[in-house]
Amino acid sequence: MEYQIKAPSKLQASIQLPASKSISNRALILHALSYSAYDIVNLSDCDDTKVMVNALNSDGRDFDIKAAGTAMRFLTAFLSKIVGEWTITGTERMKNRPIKLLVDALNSLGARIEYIEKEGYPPLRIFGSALQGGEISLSGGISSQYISALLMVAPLMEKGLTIHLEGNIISRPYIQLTLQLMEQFGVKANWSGQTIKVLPQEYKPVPFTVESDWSAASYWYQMAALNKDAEIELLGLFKNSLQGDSAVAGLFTQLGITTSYTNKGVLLKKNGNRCTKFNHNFVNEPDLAQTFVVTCVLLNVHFRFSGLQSLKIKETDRIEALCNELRKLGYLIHVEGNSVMEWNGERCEPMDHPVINTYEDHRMAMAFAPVALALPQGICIADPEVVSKSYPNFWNDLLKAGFEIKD
Ligand SMILES: O=C(O)C1=C[C@@H](OP(=O)(O)O)[C@@H](O)[C@H](O)C1
Ligand SMILES: C=C(OP(=O)(O)O)C(=O)O
Repeated sequence: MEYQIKAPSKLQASIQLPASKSISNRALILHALSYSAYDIVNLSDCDDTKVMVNALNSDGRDFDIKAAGTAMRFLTAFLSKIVGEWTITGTERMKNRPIKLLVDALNSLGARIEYIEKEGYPPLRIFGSALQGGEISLSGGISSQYISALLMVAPLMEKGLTIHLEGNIISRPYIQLTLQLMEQFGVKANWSGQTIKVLPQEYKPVPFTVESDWSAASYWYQMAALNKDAEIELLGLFKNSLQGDSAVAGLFTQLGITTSYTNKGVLLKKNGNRCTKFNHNFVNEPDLAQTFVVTCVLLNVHFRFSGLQSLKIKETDRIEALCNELRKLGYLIHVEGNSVMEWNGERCEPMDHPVINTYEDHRMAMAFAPVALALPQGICIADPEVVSKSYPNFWNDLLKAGFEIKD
């Protein structure tokens, strides 16, 4: 399937954003570990959360978490402390997203996890038992999800857990998010320098409400920046958010968008001020990178974005996907090593009727849909259903905002 998307001339909308999948998937693990009888309020209905709910409520032993990185990593740690024999698998892409560091760490803490197919990758066979815990060293530079997964089960290990993080720590706000949510469920940890320590403790059941998703908000910031005239209200966001991607509000001031906070969420307004060169290190907000790369080229804002090393092992190789699809629109992006993308206005001949491929990546579809605002003929997006990974209502929300969508 393909969607042909055309933009309205004036963008005026009030959007109920989806709930954060990062918070939802942590809350589900912490809810289970605290044997909570409370309902989680405003749980996401996205694919990545559904697979987690299904696994946690299942009577079976074999779980398919499809494309959900958080579910794969968090459940691997969770299942290794539940007595029984389990298998966990996912999509073909998931079978190529590395998990060795987490498996090695869990095995050294008393778990028994084996690879069913390829060494270092899902699917896994997990023999769950009590975990002794102790002290480990772990690279902080591949995926913070390994660290979050270990931390959430750490208080239930016999000796607790001390993690010495080695090297550069990527996606740090997601580790902070994990520790903050653990604290809401009654567990304290200590993070000092490169070391995080969690003593044996019990989780306490608490009522819990999930915030709206700041990563999803980024596409609405992008639309506001790309349209001449925009007034957008995004509901369910807070200024003091637990999510690192709330940095999007500050970052978009450089692209001419100001944010004001109301008691219901945020209002986006254009202020017309825009930088000419945008330099930023995305190591703390990797999920925002696609939004900014696409927005900047369309606004002719040159950029140098670093800290992108984790993009290669996400839903697709996002660096390659961005370069391929932007070339169709006439933009040539320069890639340096595996962590920098730079653009100083280099152009090529654009295709007459480009179709943007989405590579089974929700963020490719959502970051390219706003291109409709910049091209008179609109834009065509292939396999648009991918958005359900994190934002199932994305296309309905675009219709609500006045976009025309034809398949
Ligand atoms: O813990 C989380 O909820 C996430 C952590 C990040 O992954 P990495 O730590 O692999 O960068 C992020 O990209 C992902 O969308 C969600
Ligand atoms: C990278 C992402 O998800 P995950 O790693 O959890 O599959 C994402 O949502 O952008």
